[in-house]
Amino acid sequence: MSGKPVEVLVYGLGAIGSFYAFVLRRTGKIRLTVVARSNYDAVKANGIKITSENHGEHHVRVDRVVRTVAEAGQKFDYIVCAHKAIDQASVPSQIEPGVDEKSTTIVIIQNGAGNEEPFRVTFPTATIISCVTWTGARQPQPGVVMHTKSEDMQIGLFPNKNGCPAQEEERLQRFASLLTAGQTVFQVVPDIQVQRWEKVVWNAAWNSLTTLTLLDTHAWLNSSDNATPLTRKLMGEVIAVAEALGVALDDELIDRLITKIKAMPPIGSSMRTDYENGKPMEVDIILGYPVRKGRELEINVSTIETIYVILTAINKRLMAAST
Ligand SMILES: NC(=O)C1=CN([C@@H]2O[C@H](COP(=O)(O)OP(=O)(O)OC[C@H]3O[C@@H](n4cnc5c(N)ncnc54)[C@H](OP(=O)(O)O)[C@@H]3O)[C@@H](O)[C@H]2O)C=CC1
Ligand SMILES: CC(C)(CO)C(=O)C(=O)O
Repeated sequence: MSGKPVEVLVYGLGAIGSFYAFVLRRTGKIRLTVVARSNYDAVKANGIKITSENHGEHHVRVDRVVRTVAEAGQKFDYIVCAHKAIDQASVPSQIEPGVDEKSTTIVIIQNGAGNEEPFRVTFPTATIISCVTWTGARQPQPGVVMHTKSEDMQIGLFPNKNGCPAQEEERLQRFASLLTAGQTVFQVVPDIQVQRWEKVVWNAAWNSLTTLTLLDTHAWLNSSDNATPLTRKLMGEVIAVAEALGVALDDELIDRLITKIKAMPPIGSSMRTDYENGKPMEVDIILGYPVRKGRELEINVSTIETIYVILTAINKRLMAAST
């Protein structure tokens, strides 16, 4: 390693956190600390094993495995948050011991909308990079990650109105240079909210419908003549909310996403997998945020509201059973 290593903390070391830990680690330019929970023992003993259809088999050496950010006892250049967005408001205080607002960049790699807001409230002046990933990965055993061929990510700033744009851009480009050196597929985009909301339209439809029906996407679409119109209506409501918030989406996205899913092999979704594993699902960040914004803006969100309320009840049952 030449020069001072970039200090990187990965918070939320599941499938996606481990995949991007692998990407960043293989640059040879970082010192990697991870906060692990259920996979702490496995990762502490063996690091991370990753089998990727694109990158082959790798053993990722982790410099430090900790249970909490406070235990690390240091500040970081980048804190990559790839935890499930279940209780997003509780996380900024968890990472706070590792944040120096003048120098730490917070990187969020999650599905959902509004993910950045709790971080901005706690860290009004920190640089925040928001990422939308289409990478497909799972962690079948603690510390063992399987990555499919799906690999793509869009990254961009969640701008700090009071910050220095040149400094924020420099931090974004520095992170991008690590992703390039780590040989992953990604693009830097000018307004990440467009990609974030496009993905929310996708997730609000496929994650909800595959979870509620326990069908895959194609079986759902073929289930009756009403399935495609309902899917389109649901997507249309999320798009209307995004448009009212000033995010540049339009209804042609519906055709694009329907065409995209039909060209893919049938899939379930991370929400359905969480449901099947009895784990809390990302209902609020994927559906609750658009529903709340829709109500505030007096937009008809009756379809997503119905689905949101039902999934919230199912989530409550899962959470009660898992505590
Ligand atoms: N997997 C995929 O293919 C894709 C996932 N995504 C998104 O990426 C994000 C991460 O998903 P994924 O990696 O699949 O999820 P996983 O369930 O594989 O991993 C989540 C990890 O975060 C940890 N975690 C959860 N909540 C907290 C918390 N509050 N504090 C600290 N750690 C926490 C979990 O620990 P523990 O095990 O102890 O619960 C687990 O290690 C999600 O937003 C998801 O929607 C997006 C595209 C594809
Ligand atoms: C992996 C992918 C892209 C599939 O829709 C996803 O985002 C999810 O399941 O949550």
